Amino acid sequence: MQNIELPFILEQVNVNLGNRSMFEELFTEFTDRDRSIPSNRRPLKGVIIGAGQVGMACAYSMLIQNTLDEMLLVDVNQEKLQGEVMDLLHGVPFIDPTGIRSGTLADSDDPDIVIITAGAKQQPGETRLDLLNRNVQIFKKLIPDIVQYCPHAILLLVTNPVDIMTYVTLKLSGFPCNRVLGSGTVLDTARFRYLLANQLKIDPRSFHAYIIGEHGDSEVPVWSKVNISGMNLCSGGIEDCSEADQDRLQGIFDQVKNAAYEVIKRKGATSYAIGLGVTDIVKAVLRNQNRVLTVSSFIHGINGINDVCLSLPAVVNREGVTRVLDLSLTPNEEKLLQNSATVLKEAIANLDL
Ligand SMILES: NC(=O)c1ccc[n+]([C@@H]2O[C@H](COP(=O)([O-])OP(=O)(O)OC[C@H]3O[C@@H](n4cnc5c(N)ncnc54)[C@H](O)[C@@H]3O)[C@@H](O)[C@H]2O)c1
Ligand SMILES: C[C@H](O)C(=O)O
Repeated sequence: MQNIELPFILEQVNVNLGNRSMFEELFTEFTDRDRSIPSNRRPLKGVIIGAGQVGMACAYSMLIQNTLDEMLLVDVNQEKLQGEVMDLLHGVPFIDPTGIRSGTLADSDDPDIVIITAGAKQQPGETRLDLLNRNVQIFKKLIPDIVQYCPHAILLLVTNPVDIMTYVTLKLSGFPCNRVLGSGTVLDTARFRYLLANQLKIDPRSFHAYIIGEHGDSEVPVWSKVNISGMNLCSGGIEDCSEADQDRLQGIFDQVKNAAYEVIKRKGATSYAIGLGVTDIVKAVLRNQNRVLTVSSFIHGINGINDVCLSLPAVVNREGVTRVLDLSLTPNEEKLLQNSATVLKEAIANLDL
């Protein structure tokens, strides 16, 4: 490991510069030993691009869940980046150690995963799709650098509109489809489970419930597959329920769909929940978990949908996305999913890639 942050630390503990080389040696020995990486495996390395609200929530969540051995943070705003990394480093004594550095992509040293959170975020009232042109311009410069410096990495997109940024990254990088995925509706699925669980007084982890399609206004709740211990909430979709229940369920979905608008109106950004969701995805990849997650990935030939990235339940492991599950949707759910794909494809058609 290169101790890029060592000068900061030396300054802060007021070490006599005359002792620097001895200190450097001890520091390297301490961090390598203390991280206790077994000699038969290489360290798990991740890069987070964008040290804003989302990037830092991802970094913090991954740190406290001991997800990576080495974390590099990259941002165009150098001053903020250094401040954020210093703040994280001061917390290292409280956790299982992770090597934390700030730098550029050129410092990335063949990472396993690159998490992209860089770019514009919604202002109150803006949709995710409104960010598209601003973020595509950023990606046209950023993705070639990622390809150059991180040629073997899995790319995890978080920047919005995440499905289209996943598609844009796939096209600009030329990476195989399995290695480019977006956080997609992982967050919406969590919001859905949380709200259902809250109504029914059951732990959200005991729910099978999915939001699919666009991470955005055209997303689709799969009511026909919501179940607890195999017991369906409504086997034929929401239309199957009594009118009173339909209203209640529609109300829950409206809260899911509008959740980001409500949070952004109050605090300017969403961050903690996506930080936890990204950590779940990173762990699924690096620990080869074969988790089924509603990540966004390239869809071709499922439910009549072709050449677009959107979310369906998919198997996530060390290779990235290895299988997309073909849900048997009700005709209405399939129509809504196809509409979501059309919304995304129309936005893609206007891009000059
Ligand atoms: N997919 C999801 O579920 C989800 C959830 C929340 C937010 N988001 C999205 O994540 C993105 C970031 O949101 P935020 O709240 O962190 O915004 P932010 O403004 O706090 O941070 C963005 C950071 O990106 C940096 N940046 C810009 N261009 C860069 C470049 N070329 N290289 C490196 N860094 C660069 C900026 O300096 C800034 O620090 C937004 O697009 C937002 O909509 C997605
Ligand atoms: C803004 C972001 O996409 C969210 O859903 O929280």
